[in-house]
Amino acid sequence: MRKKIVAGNWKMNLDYQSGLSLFSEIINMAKDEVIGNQELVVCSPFIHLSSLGQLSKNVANVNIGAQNIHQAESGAYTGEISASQVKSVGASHVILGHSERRAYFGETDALLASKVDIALKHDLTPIFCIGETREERESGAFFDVIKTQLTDGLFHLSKEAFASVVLAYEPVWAIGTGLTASPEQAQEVHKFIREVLADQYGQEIADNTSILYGGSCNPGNAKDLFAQADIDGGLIGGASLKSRDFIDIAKVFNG
Ligand SMILES: O=C[C@H](O)COP(=O)(O)O
Repeated sequence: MRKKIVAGNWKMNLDYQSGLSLFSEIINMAKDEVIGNQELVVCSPFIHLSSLGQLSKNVANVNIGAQNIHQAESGAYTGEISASQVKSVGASHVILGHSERRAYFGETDALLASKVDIALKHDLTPIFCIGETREERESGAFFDVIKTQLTDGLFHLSKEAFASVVLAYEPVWAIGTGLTASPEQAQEVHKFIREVLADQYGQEIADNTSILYGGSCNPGNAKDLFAQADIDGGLIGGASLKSRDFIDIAKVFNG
């Protein structure tokens, strides 16, 4: 049975105190209301991570993650943060390959492949994002785009290493736009991703890989999206900034 995961991506939002308040609300609500086996992951800006690590120490179903790491072990990379640094304050996950990193920071599949390697080396679970732009959807090229992102970013990994990766399908045209992929559109791509994984690593790995959906997911549409056979949770942007919404999305998996 693959893991159900609801991950929040706070992006570049919230000052230090607001982040701590939001996270405290999330863990209190999670303790009372999240009663299934689903895992919550909050991916905050770096400034919050250490404190969130302390707050979540004894909370079984809430983990924390970074939104980026550098690909090198350490060294003269002014302004960057390493995998071992985020690991040392309690992060268990890191988002890699988000379309905003690809588009605004020029992150290529080759660079992302090296970030995946350093994350896994330091026992951080990559939440690896893939997804097509509006033009790629409209031209019908999206299956090829997604297959290339998987191949070039991840398929250098051994089967054993790949088993630690979580995927997130995020159609770029649905991110922060209020335009959600329909459950059927999302399911079509998630099923395709699982088929590509089965070809590369075999059916068992394909069946055990959690594939999250991201893109304007909210409490109103999460239920229908997560009811799809190949959708194992969500990577939530805007709605993860409101504790009530984030928890309500997570509660879809309460059963
Ligand atoms: O990482 C999260 C995604 O970019 C989705 O963001 P959104 O829920 O605000 O559309």
